[in-house]
Amino acid sequence: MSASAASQRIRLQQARRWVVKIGSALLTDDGRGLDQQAMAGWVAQMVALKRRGIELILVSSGAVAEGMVRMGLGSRPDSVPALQACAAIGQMGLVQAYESHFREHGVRTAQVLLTHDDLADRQRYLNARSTLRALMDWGVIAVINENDTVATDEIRFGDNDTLGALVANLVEAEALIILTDQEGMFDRDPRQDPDAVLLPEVQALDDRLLAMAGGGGKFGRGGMVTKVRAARLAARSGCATVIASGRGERILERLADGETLGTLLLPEQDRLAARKQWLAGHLQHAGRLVLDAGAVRALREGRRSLLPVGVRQVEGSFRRGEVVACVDEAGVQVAVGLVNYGADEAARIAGQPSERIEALLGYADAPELIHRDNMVLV
Ligand SMILES: Nc1ncnc2c1ncn2[C@@H]1O[C@H](COP(=O)(O)OP(=O)(O)O)[C@@H](O)[C@H]1O
Ligand SMILES: N[C@@H](CCC(=O)OP(=O)(O)O)C(=O)O
Repeated sequence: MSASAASQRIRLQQARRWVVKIGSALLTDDGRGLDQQAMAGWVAQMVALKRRGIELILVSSGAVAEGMVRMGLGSRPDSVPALQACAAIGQMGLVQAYESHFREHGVRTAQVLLTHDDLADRQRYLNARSTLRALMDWGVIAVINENDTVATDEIRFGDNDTLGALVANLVEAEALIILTDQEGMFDRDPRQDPDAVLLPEVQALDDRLLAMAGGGGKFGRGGMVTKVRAARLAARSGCATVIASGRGERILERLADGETLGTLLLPEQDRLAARKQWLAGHLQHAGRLVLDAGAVRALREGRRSLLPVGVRQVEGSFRRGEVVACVDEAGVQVAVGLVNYGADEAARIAGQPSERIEALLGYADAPELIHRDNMVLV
């Protein structure tokens, strides 16, 4: 479906923030219980990538499958409460295993349980984003799963692929790596048809993919359909997705080296263009920053970031990460952007040089109030 399979792999070599998603079938060796040896391998690779300066978040399934093993159940229960109970039981083993494997490398981990609803709610979305950013800043690996105790739709369907994509959108990841039990996406289900052909590179939004993707196996349930949908979702924030075999040797490191492995599902736009398009469509602003003439010029003519020194007034009660409008002193809109400081902090640093941020706030986040990558001129 594309002639330039190798060329786009450079995206992965350049990606600085990855979300890695590991499916149930793979993680539990098709339901035999947590595959500790395989887990140790993925963890070692993630640690190697982290040492190369890549920020990583892990989305891991396997709670239900592991809970089933612990309860001696041969097949996935039909009752939702039984599934939820299995997830609660299995999640203990899951995080315990990740904790100890990462600890061997001196890397800390954190458990984060989320539902799709959490990410649809603006406030909780921002809270989750701040937590994940703080964890990344501290170099701690977040191990994310669905909060199966309170969510029923997700567990019925069994799909962490979507969660992986939502997290990729949330943290603006450049790459979503979905590790599964197949080499990648084929033109039809390879379990059903041995003549199926692996697709090395496709456009995530190509509608033909949905017809080629089938359902999943006994333990993982989403199958290829949810992976394709996840890639489409991730593409919205300009994130590229790779579907690859978690059993492949040093798979993550080889992907980071740009090797042509698995299936690469490309977004139409890069991350910056996608973010700017999203911003441009974001008409509701949580507040306004009134800029002096010098700042207006720096934005309009110099395409620079907005520094606190150029802000005369802060209006509204916004939080870090929200969209605010930048206006000139006559109230004419100049730009919209994602602000790096909440309204109270912005008011305290307004008119001040960036070197003073730490002294004024007791900490310094970014030197700019709005980074130019997060800003669209109006
Ligand atoms: N076109 C396809 N290409 C590859 N795998 C496919 C395709 N269609 C369906 N599948 C199935 O999807 C399964 C992987 O999904 P799933 O069982 O949900 O695993 P996971 O737990 O990793 O999410 C594969 O084992 C395969 O049988
Ligand atoms: N959150 C649940 C279900 C997720 C699930 O099965 O997803 P997947 O294996 O990725 O298709 C679990 O951890 O078992």
